[in-house]
Amino acid sequence: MTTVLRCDGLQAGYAKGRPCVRDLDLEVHRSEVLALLGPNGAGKTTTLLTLAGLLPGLGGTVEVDGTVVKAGHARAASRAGLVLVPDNRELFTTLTVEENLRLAVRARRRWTAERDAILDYFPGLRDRLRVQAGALSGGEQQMLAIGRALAQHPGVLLIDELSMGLAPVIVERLLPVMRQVADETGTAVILVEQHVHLALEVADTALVLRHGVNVLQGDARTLAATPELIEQAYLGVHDGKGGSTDPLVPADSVQ
Ligand SMILES: Nc1ncnc2c1ncn2[C@@H]1O[C@H](COP(=O)(O)OP(=O)(O)OP(=O)(O)O)[C@@H](O)[C@H]1O
Repeated sequence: MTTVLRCDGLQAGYAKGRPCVRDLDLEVHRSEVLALLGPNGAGKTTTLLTLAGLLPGLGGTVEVDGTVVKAGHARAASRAGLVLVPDNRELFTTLTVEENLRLAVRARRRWTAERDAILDYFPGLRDRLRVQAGALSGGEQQMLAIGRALAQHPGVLLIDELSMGLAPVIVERLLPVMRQVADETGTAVILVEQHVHLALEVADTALVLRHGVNVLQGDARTLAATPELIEQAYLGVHDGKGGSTDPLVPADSVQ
């Protein structure tokens, strides 16, 4: 298993000396889908924004493919392969689907091939290429946002609340595509998701943040089979088994 992303002691937040995510260690491998879970305000978005270089580094290190990525530099993060799909999708709403994709493709000469590779994952966009992004349905907008991120050939795709504003049936269709992308391209995916059981169905591993601290992590299938552990992690109830290792690590370090 090749490690793509490694974080050691990551501190993330909005003001120096006041991290809302503390001492986060992460190791994500090629083709791995990690579900980053936790209650509202746990620090999931803050973690993704920090990995994408959109918040200043407050401490700790981030490495992609063994190379340290300078904190707080979005361009450096993107060059290293950390690509964010934000929860508001940030599409160019007055440009067409095709224009949105075209802007994201770096290898201009291979534009048609790149576009077709993206459309293979999201065939529903094929008929919508000339439609303005602002006129798409929520699900189509999310497909375009993810497609645009894929055009950058991410090493690690950071997806914040894929399900935001979408009907569960659409989420059920989109999440397996993320699994397929990871399997076929080797891209690692960090998925912030409120639909816990849906996320665990496609993820390899999961980590629960609460009050900015990792309170539970482990194999996604094992966690899916023990929903009471997830519930306890969300509620801040721990069974005192901290320090155990694979496949689950109930972290009892949260006060
Ligand atoms: N722009 C900001 N400035 C200061 N604090 C912020 C800002 N955005 C978020 N926070 C705080 O950071 C903490 C973590 O928030 P974050 O949005 O990362 O949580 P989350 O787990 O993504 O929650 P949700 O599931 O509700 O989106 C919260 O205490 C929140 O109030």
